[in-house]
Amino acid sequence: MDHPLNAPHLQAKASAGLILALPKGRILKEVQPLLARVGLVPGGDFADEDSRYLRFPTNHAGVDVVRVRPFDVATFVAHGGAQIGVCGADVLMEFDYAEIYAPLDLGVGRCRVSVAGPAEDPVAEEAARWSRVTVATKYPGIARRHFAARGVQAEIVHLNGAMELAPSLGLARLIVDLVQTGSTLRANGLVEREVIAPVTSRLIVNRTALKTEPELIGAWLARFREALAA
Ligand SMILES: Nc1ncnc2c1ncn2[C@@H]1O[C@H](COP(=O)(O)OP(=O)(O)OP(=O)(O)O)[C@@H](O)[C@H]1O
Ligand SMILES: O=P(O)(O)OC[C@H]1O[C@H](OP(=O)(O)OP(=O)(O)O)[C@H](O)[C@@H]1O
Repeated sequence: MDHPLNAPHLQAKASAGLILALPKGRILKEVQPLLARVGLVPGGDFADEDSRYLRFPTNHAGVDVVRVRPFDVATFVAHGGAQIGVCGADVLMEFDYAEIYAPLDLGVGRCRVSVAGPAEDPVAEEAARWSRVTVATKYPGIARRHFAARGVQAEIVHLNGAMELAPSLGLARLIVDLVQTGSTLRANGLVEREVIAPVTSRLIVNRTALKTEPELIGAWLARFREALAA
Protein backbone atom coordinates (compact mmCIF):
# COMPACT_ATOMS: atom_id res chain seq x y z
CA MET A 1 0.00 0.00 0.00
CA ASP A 2 3.05 2.25 -0.57
CA HIS A 3 1.46 4.19 -3.42
CA PRO A 4 -2.12 5.51 -3.87
CA LEU A 5 -2.40 3.46 -7.08
CA ASN A 6 -2.13 0.29 -5.04
CA ALA A 7 -5.29 1.13 -3.07
CA PRO A 8 -7.63 -1.86 -3.46
CA HIS A 9 -10.59 0.18 -4.79
CA LEU A 10 -8.39 1.63 -7.55
CA GLN A 11 -6.95 -1.77 -8.40
CA ALA A 12 -10.48 -3.09 -8.73
CA LYS A 13 -11.29 -0.27 -11.16
CA ALA A 14 -8.08 -0.87 -13.10
CA SER A 15 -8.91 -4.53 -13.47
CA ALA A 16 -11.93 -3.35 -15.48
CA GLY A 17 -9.25 -2.36 -17.98
CA LEU A 18 -7.02 0.67 -18.17
CA ILE A 19 -5.16 0.84 -21.46
CA LEU A 20 -2.06 2.89 -22.24
CA ALA A 21 -1.38 3.36 -25.97
CA LEU A 22 2.31 3.65 -26.86
CA PRO A 23 3.72 4.57 -30.27
CA LYS A 24 5.99 2.11 -32.06
CA GLY A 25 9.38 3.38 -33.15
CA ARG A 26 11.63 6.16 -31.95
CA ILE A 27 9.30 7.61 -29.28
CA LEU A 28 8.87 4.23 -27.65
CA LYS A 29 12.63 4.02 -27.16
CA GLU A 30 12.81 7.56 -25.79
CA VAL A 31 9.88 7.06 -23.41
CA GLN A 32 11.09 3.76 -21.89
CA PRO A 33 13.21 5.43 -19.15
CA LEU A 34 10.20 7.52 -18.10
CA LEU A 35 7.99 4.41 -17.93
CA ALA A 36 10.65 2.79 -15.75
CA ARG A 37 10.57 5.81 -13.39
CA VAL A 38 6.77 5.68 -13.36
CA GLY A 39 7.11 2.03 -12.32
CA LEU A 40 5.05 0.71 -15.21
CA VAL A 41 6.71 -2.34 -16.71
CA PRO A 42 5.11 -3.88 -19.80
CA GLY A 43 5.47 -7.65 -19.81
CA GLY A 44 4.82 -10.56 -22.13
CA ASP A 45 6.58 -10.12 -25.47
CA PHE A 46 6.73 -6.32 -25.22
CA ALA A 47 10.53 -6.11 -25.48
CA ASP A 48 10.47 -8.14 -28.70
CA GLU A 49 9.91 -5.62 -31.53
CA ASP A 50 9.09 -8.48 -33.90
CA SER A 51 6.37 -9.90 -31.69
CA ARG A 52 2.99 -10.20 -33.41
CA TYR A 53 1.21 -9.38 -30.16
CA LEU A 54 -0.28 -5.88 -30.01
CA ARG A 55 -1.56 -5.84 -26.42
CA PHE A 56 0.64 -6.57 -23.43
CA PRO A 57 0.03 -6.95 -19.69
CA THR A 58 2.03 -4.84 -17.23
CA ASN A 59 3.21 -5.28 -13.66
CA HIS A 60 -0.01 -3.46 -12.59
CA ALA A 61 -3.05 -5.74 -12.55
CA GLY A 62 -5.63 -4.47 -15.03
CA VAL A 63 -3.30 -2.02 -16.76
CA ASP A 64 -2.42 -3.15 -20.29
CA VAL A 65 -0.26 -1.52 -22.93
CA VAL A 66 -1.03 -1.48 -26.65
CA ARG A 67 1.68 -0.75 -29.22
CA VAL A 68 0.33 1.08 -32.27
CA ARG A 69 1.52 3.39 -35.05
CA PRO A 70 2.33 6.89 -33.76
CA PHE A 71 -0.53 8.52 -35.69
CA ASP A 72 -2.99 5.95 -34.36
CA VAL A 73 -2.25 6.59 -30.67
CA ALA A 74 -4.36 9.76 -30.85
CA THR A 75 -7.21 7.92 -32.58
CA PHE A 76 -7.26 5.06 -30.07
CA VAL A 77 -7.35 7.55 -27.19
CA ALA A 78 -9.90 9.90 -28.83
CA HIS A 79 -12.27 6.98 -29.39
CA GLY A 80 -11.81 5.70 -25.83
CA GLY A 81 -10.17 2.42 -26.89
CA ALA A 82 -7.24 3.50 -24.75
CA GLN A 83 -7.67 5.90 -21.83
CA ILE A 84 -4.06 7.19 -21.80
CA GLY A 85 -1.40 7.47 -24.47
CA VAL A 86 1.91 8.96 -25.55
CA CYS A 87 1.71 11.05 -28.69
CA GLY A 88 3.67 13.70 -30.60
CA ALA A 89 2.28 17.25 -30.59
CA ASP A 90 2.46 17.04 -34.40
CA VAL A 91 -0.13 14.25 -34.39
CA LEU A 92 -2.34 16.13 -31.89
CA MET A 93 -2.21 19.24 -34.08
CA GLU A 94 -3.02 17.24 -37.17
CA PHE A 95 -6.18 15.62 -35.77
CA ASP A 96 -7.22 18.30 -33.26
CA TYR A 97 -9.46 15.79 -31.43
CA ALA A 98 -11.77 17.53 -28.94
CA GLU A 99 -11.86 14.31 -26.84
CA ILE A 100 -8.14 14.48 -26.06
CA TYR A 101 -6.65 16.29 -23.09
CA ALA A 102 -2.85 16.62 -23.22
CA PRO A 103 -1.75 17.73 -19.76
CA LEU A 104 1.92 16.69 -19.72
CA ASP A 105 4.87 17.54 -21.94
CA LEU A 106 7.19 14.52 -21.75
CA GLY A 107 10.16 16.43 -23.20
CA VAL A 108 11.07 13.65 -25.67
CA GLY A 109 10.69 13.51 -29.46
CA ARG A 110 11.82 17.11 -29.73
CA CYS A 111 11.62 18.48 -33.27
CA ARG A 112 9.50 20.97 -35.22
CA VAL A 113 6.97 20.89 -37.98
CA SER A 114 8.13 23.14 -40.80
CA VAL A 115 7.59 24.26 -44.36
CA ALA A 116 10.51 23.43 -46.65
CA GLY A 117 11.28 23.89 -50.31
CA PRO A 118 14.07 23.44 -52.84
CA ALA A 119 17.24 25.35 -51.96
CA GLU A 120 17.56 26.60 -55.52
CA ASP A 121 13.95 27.78 -55.83
CA PRO A 122 13.99 31.51 -55.00
CA VAL A 123 10.28 31.74 -55.73
CA ALA A 124 9.54 29.43 -52.80
CA GLU A 125 10.78 32.18 -50.49
CA GLU A 126 7.83 34.22 -51.63
CA ALA A 127 5.34 31.45 -50.92
CA ALA A 128 3.75 33.60 -48.25
CA ARG A 129 2.56 35.96 -50.97
CA TRP A 130 1.08 33.33 -53.26
CA SER A 131 -2.66 32.75 -53.39
CA ARG A 132 -2.20 28.99 -54.06
CA VAL A 133 0.58 26.53 -53.20
CA THR A 134 1.10 22.82 -53.79
CA VAL A 135 2.30 21.05 -50.66
CA ALA A 136 3.34 17.41 -50.17
CA THR A 137 2.88 16.25 -46.59
CA LYS A 138 1.68 13.58 -44.18
CA TYR A 139 0.08 16.47 -42.24
CA PRO A 140 -2.73 17.70 -44.54
CA GLY A 141 -4.65 19.33 -41.69
CA ILE A 142 -1.66 21.27 -40.34
CA ALA A 143 -0.59 22.35 -43.82
CA ARG A 144 -4.06 23.44 -44.90
CA ARG A 145 -4.71 25.42 -41.70
CA HIS A 146 -1.24 27.00 -41.77
CA PHE A 147 -1.65 28.38 -45.27
CA ALA A 148 -5.36 29.18 -44.88
CA ALA A 149 -4.53 31.39 -41.88
CA ARG A 150 -2.85 33.79 -44.28
CA GLY A 151 -5.37 33.40 -47.07
CA VAL A 152 -3.35 30.94 -49.14
CA GLN A 153 -5.12 27.95 -50.60
CA ALA A 154 -2.96 24.82 -50.26
CA GLU A 155 -3.40 22.03 -52.73
CA ILE A 156 -2.29 18.99 -50.73
CA VAL A 157 -0.52 15.89 -52.00
CA HIS A 158 -0.92 13.44 -49.15
CA LEU A 159 2.12 11.16 -48.68
CA ASN A 160 2.99 8.88 -45.78
CA GLY A 161 6.77 9.35 -45.98
CA ALA A 162 9.64 10.51 -48.22
CA MET A 163 7.95 13.89 -48.69
CA GLU A 164 11.44 15.26 -49.42
CA LEU A 165 11.29 13.67 -52.87
CA ALA A 166 8.14 15.53 -53.87
CA PRO A 167 9.60 18.87 -55.08
CA SER A 168 12.33 17.31 -57.26
CA LEU A 169 9.90 14.79 -58.73
CA GLY A 170 7.31 17.44 -59.51
CA LEU A 171 4.58 16.42 -57.04
CA ALA A 172 4.55 19.72 -55.16
CA ARG A 173 6.53 22.92 -54.79
CA LEU A 174 6.76 22.78 -51.00
CA ILE A 175 6.63 20.17 -48.24
CA VAL A 176 5.42 20.28 -44.65
CA ASP A 177 7.35 17.80 -42.51
CA LEU A 178 9.21 17.28 -39.25
CA VAL A 179 12.70 18.70 -38.92
CA GLN A 180 15.14 17.92 -36.14
CA THR A 181 18.78 18.26 -37.24
CA GLY A 182 17.87 19.34 -40.78
CA SER A 183 20.03 16.59 -42.27
CA THR A 184 17.15 14.93 -44.16
CA LEU A 185 16.30 18.26 -45.80
CA ARG A 186 19.94 18.95 -46.67
CA ALA A 187 20.47 15.47 -48.09
CA ASN A 188 17.57 16.08 -50.45
CA GLY A 189 18.43 19.62 -51.57
CA LEU A 190 15.75 21.35 -49.50
CA VAL A 191 15.86 24.23 -47.04
CA GLU A 192 13.58 25.04 -44.12
CA ARG A 193 11.46 28.07 -45.03
CA GLU A 194 9.24 28.47 -42.00
CA VAL A 195 8.70 26.82 -38.61
CA ILE A 196 5.01 26.08 -38.06
CA ALA A 197 5.26 24.74 -34.50
CA PRO A 198 7.69 23.13 -32.04
CA VAL A 199 7.01 19.45 -31.28
CA THR A 200 7.52 17.23 -28.24
CA SER A 201 5.66 14.13 -27.12
CA ARG A 202 2.75 14.51 -24.71
CA LEU A 203 0.92 12.29 -22.27
CA ILE A 204 -2.66 12.30 -23.53
CA VAL A 205 -5.89 11.33 -21.82
CA ASN A 206 -9.42 10.64 -23.02
CA ARG A 207 -11.58 13.41 -21.49
CA THR A 208 -14.58 11.15 -20.83
CA ALA A 209 -12.39 8.57 -19.09
CA LEU A 210 -10.95 11.34 -16.93
CA LYS A 211 -14.49 12.40 -15.96
CA THR A 212 -15.71 8.87 -15.23
CA GLU A 213 -12.51 7.65 -13.51
CA PRO A 214 -11.00 10.84 -12.07
CA GLU A 215 -9.31 9.11 -9.15
CA LEU A 216 -7.71 6.30 -11.12
CA ILE A 217 -6.58 8.38 -14.08
CA GLY A 218 -5.67 11.32 -11.87
CA ALA A 219 -3.42 9.00 -9.85
CA TRP A 220 -1.61 7.88 -13.01
CA LEU A 221 -1.22 11.49 -14.15
CA ALA A 222 0.25 12.35 -10.76
CA ARG A 223 2.65 9.46 -11.09
CA PHE A 224 3.84 10.60 -14.52
CA ARG A 225 4.15 14.17 -13.22
CA GLU A 226 6.29 13.00 -10.28
CA ALA A 227 8.48 10.88 -12.58
CA LEU A 228 9.05 13.87 -14.88
CA ALA A 229 10.02 16.07 -11.96
CA ALA A 230 12.43 13.46 -10.51
N1 LIG B 1 13.49 13.44 -36.47
C1 LIG B 1 12.74 13.44 -35.39
N2 LIG B 1 13.22 13.91 -34.26
C2 LIG B 1 12.48 13.91 -33.13
N3 LIG B 1 11.21 13.46 -33.07
C3 LIG B 1 10.68 12.98 -34.18
C4 LIG B 1 11.41 12.93 -35.39
N4 LIG B 1 10.66 12.36 -36.32
C5 LIG B 1 9.50 12.07 -35.71
N5 LIG B 1 9.49 12.45 -34.43
C6 LIG B 1 8.40 12.31 -33.46
O1 LIG B 1 8.15 10.93 -33.36
C7 LIG B 1 6.82 10.61 -33.75
C8 LIG B 1 6.84 9.30 -34.46
O2 LIG B 1 7.68 9.39 -35.57
P1 LIG B 1 8.26 8.09 -36.24
O3 LIG B 1 9.18 8.57 -37.31
O4 LIG B 1 8.73 7.13 -35.19
O5 LIG B 1 6.99 7.41 -36.82
P2 LIG B 1 6.28 7.55 -38.21
O6 LIG B 1 7.33 7.40 -39.27
O7 LIG B 1 5.45 8.79 -38.20
O8 LIG B 1 5.33 6.32 -38.12
P3 LIG B 1 4.92 5.26 -39.18
O9 LIG B 1 5.96 4.20 -39.03
O10 LIG B 1 3.57 4.84 -38.70
O11 LIG B 1 4.90 5.97 -40.50
C9 LIG B 1 6.38 11.79 -34.59
O12 LIG B 1 4.96 11.92 -34.56
C10 LIG B 1 7.08 12.95 -33.91
O13 LIG B 1 6.35 13.41 -32.80
O1 LIG C 1 15.87 16.83 -39.44
P1 LIG C 1 16.21 15.38 -39.27
O2 LIG C 1 17.06 15.14 -38.06
O3 LIG C 1 16.81 14.79 -40.51
O4 LIG C 1 14.85 14.61 -38.95
C1 LIG C 1 13.73 14.76 -39.77
C2 LIG C 1 13.30 13.44 -40.33
O5 LIG C 1 12.88 12.60 -39.25
C3 LIG C 1 11.62 12.04 -39.57
O6 LIG C 1 11.76 10.92 -40.35
P2 LIG C 1 12.12 9.49 -39.76
O7 LIG C 1 13.58 9.39 -39.49
O8 LIG C 1 11.25 9.20 -38.58
O9 LIG C 1 11.74 8.57 -40.97
P3 LIG C 1 10.28 8.23 -41.49
O10 LIG C 1 9.50 9.52 -41.63
O11 LIG C 1 10.56 7.60 -42.80
O12 LIG C 1 9.68 7.32 -40.45
C4 LIG C 1 10.95 13.14 -40.41
O13 LIG C 1 9.89 12.62 -41.18
C5 LIG C 1 12.09 13.69 -41.23
O14 LIG C 1 12.22 13.01 -42.45
